[in-house]
Amino acid sequence: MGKTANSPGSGARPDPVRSFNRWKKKHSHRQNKKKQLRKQLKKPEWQVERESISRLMQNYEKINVNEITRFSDFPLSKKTLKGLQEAQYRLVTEIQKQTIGLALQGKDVLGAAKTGSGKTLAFLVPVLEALYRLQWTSTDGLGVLIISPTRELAYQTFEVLRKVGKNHDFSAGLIIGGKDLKHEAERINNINILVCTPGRLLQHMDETVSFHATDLQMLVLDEADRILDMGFADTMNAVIENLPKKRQTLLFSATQTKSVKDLARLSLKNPEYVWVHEKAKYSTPATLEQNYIVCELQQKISVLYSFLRSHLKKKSIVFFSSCKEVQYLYRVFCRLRPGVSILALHGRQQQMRRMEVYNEFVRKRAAVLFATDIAARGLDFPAVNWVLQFDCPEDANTYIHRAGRTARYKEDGEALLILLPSEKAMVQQLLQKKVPVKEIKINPEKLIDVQKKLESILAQDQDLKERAQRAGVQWRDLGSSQPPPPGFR
Ligand SMILES: Nc1ncnc2c1ncn2[C@@H]1O[C@H](COP(=O)(O)OP(=O)(O)OP(=O)(O)O)[C@@H](O)[C@H]1O
Repeated sequence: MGKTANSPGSGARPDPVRSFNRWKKKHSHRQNKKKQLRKQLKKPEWQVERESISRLMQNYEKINVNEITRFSDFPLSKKTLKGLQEAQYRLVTEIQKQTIGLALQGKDVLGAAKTGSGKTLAFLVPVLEALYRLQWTSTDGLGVLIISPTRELAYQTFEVLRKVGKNHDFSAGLIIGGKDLKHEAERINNINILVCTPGRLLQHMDETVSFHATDLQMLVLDEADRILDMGFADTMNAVIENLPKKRQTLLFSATQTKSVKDLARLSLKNPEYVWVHEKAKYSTPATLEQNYIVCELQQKISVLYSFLRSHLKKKSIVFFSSCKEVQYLYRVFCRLRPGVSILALHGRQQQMRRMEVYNEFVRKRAAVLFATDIAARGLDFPAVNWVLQFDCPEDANTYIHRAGRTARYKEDGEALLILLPSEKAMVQQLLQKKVPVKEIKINPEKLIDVQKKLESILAQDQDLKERAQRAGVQWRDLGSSQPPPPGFR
């Protein structure tokens, strides 16, 4: 192609009129920007914020789920986006993609998705945005209530809230019991976002004169089915009666039961029902490998010991059915010394100890946590390789939540369920709930029999022997006439 008159290398000088016009355009653009900035600077901060809020809100109706892959694709405040980015959250998960937009639009949402799929941020992001939109300040009182079934889950949610909401100015508080009610009562009035357990909340509603929720904007029920299973149905009804009718409600869980539908009827208005894995082949994460073994009662402790011996470098959680059993077997295993550090978490511990154990297990790379079902729901311990269910769970939903403490977000994990011959019916329940469990056999060559060792430990340790009896464990040689406790049926 030949050169044109003004093309580089043609030797001709650039047209001075065109150059001047170009400069003039750029100059006036710069001046305009400066003028705008000066104008903005003159405006009070709240007004600048109000304008950016109204721009965000105009975009709410335009949210197209199919075009969302990142948090920044949602019309979110800079403060929330910065918090998310600083915590390394950029791409959205499916439940976040499908529910955040609906919640921003002010709809009530009933969200269900597999364990470890990111439900916490699916409600925390709308929580932050709801108060940001209203330019809520610490003097405005309680704006959002988040109810969790257990203290540990409430604590964990509170920590995530602090992390992603750190650029906002609202105050957040954790009210979970185990602390002085008076001390909590003094602080409760200055809290904008309250994360709490149901019993403690009701106690404040009843006893703390200054506590009121008249301006509440949003209610979040996390793991709602568990809140109800734990016998809090009446408490929840009483709490909901104390809340203003005009509010937004979000309800999340990995499993839904009929009682949740009852609660939803009571607390949600024309909810959007989002069940992202409804059509999935399995109800548990695809990266979770699940097996079960059937063994005799007398073999159980040897099976657990052998398992721990062959997984010394792993992080595992072992679920038991009662606090007494955890207390007893924790002591037994500390004496048996399998070679990996063992921690215990159950509801009979002091609150401080519960928190210490929780944080210690979060930090450890290899360890075993003996726990009751207080650790079954929602807890997000990093990098757990194995979940063992030493006792048959109450039902398939409990199984799903326990096993879901591993294989979270995009990680792998393995789950092993130990069943007595009389408990084999659980397998059918699990298969019906779309849980793919396979039977594996105990390898007799790998089984280390610790029965003799256990007998000698018990013979030397009267306290432990009494604990065994209290736990109702029927050992052949203890000759106990008590009926076996749950889990040793
Ligand atoms: N968008 C995201 N990007 C990266 N990691 C994420 C994202 N969302 C959540 N996660 C991480 O995934 C893990 C599981 O999230 P979360 O605890 O919210 O799951 P969940 O669905 O509530 O699980 P459960 O049903 O067991 O309560 C957490 O470690 C969290 O930090």
